Amino acid sequence: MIPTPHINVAEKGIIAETVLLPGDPLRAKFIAENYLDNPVQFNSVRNMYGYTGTYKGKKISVKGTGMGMPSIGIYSYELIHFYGVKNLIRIGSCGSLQKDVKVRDIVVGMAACTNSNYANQYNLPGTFAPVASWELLRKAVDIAGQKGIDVKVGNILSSDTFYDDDPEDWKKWARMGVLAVEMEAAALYMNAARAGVNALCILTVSDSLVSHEATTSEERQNSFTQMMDIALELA
Ligand SMILES: O=P(O)(O)O[C@H]1O[C@H](CO)[C@@H](O)[C@H]1O
Ligand SMILES: O=c1cc[nH]c(=O)[nH]1
Repeated sequence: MIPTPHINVAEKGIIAETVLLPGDPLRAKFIAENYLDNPVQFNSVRNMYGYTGTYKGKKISVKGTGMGMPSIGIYSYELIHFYGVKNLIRIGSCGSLQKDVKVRDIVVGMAACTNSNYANQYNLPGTFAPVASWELLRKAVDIAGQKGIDVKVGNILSSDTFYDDDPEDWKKWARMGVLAVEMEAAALYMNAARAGVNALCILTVSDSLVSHEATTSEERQNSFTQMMDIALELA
């Protein structure tokens, strides 16, 4: 079934096997315009822009996913099952839950806790632990090391809520050593696990729930380039 309901591409090969997935479609546009050679826009359905180009000679795509697990669930499912995507690398923003994880630091999600019921669809006789692809994780950490970029690797939280009824709730996750909160990685990791493909989530800290420091929305859209430098090398 291509084109799919949410990606208007009629041929499989137009989308690369490795796709970078920012939540913000304008971050996808920024990456295509500033990093890719010969970028071609392949999707504009719902303004959830997608582009394919080359980076250092290797074919790579970048596509917005929107916010939240239902949204990345749809896009990652269609990319995997209809377009043959094998490596899905989320590049997002997150809120720090720890004092030593500072604004603009890079966090790599080794695993993703969640308060979502996304795993319910699998009818498992227990609780699933969504984890990153070891190969992508190892490669990303190696690339960061070669580039002299410090990354914090650990557990993250994928939350269904940005505005929590109890504004102190995050402290319970912080007590369990969770580094940062975002809203998509757990669903991405589950879709990838179910399909036997690779996923990784690389984040830049946009704000701190601990110190209340925050970046601007413009900075979230157009900067955070170290995270992009690492992700692009994964193609
Ligand atoms: O910057 P992105 O990738 O959208 O990620 C984070 O930002 C959004 C909330 O502002 C959520 O999607 C969250 O996961
Ligand atoms: O989901 C998110 C993303 C950035 N900052 C947060 O506090 N939460």
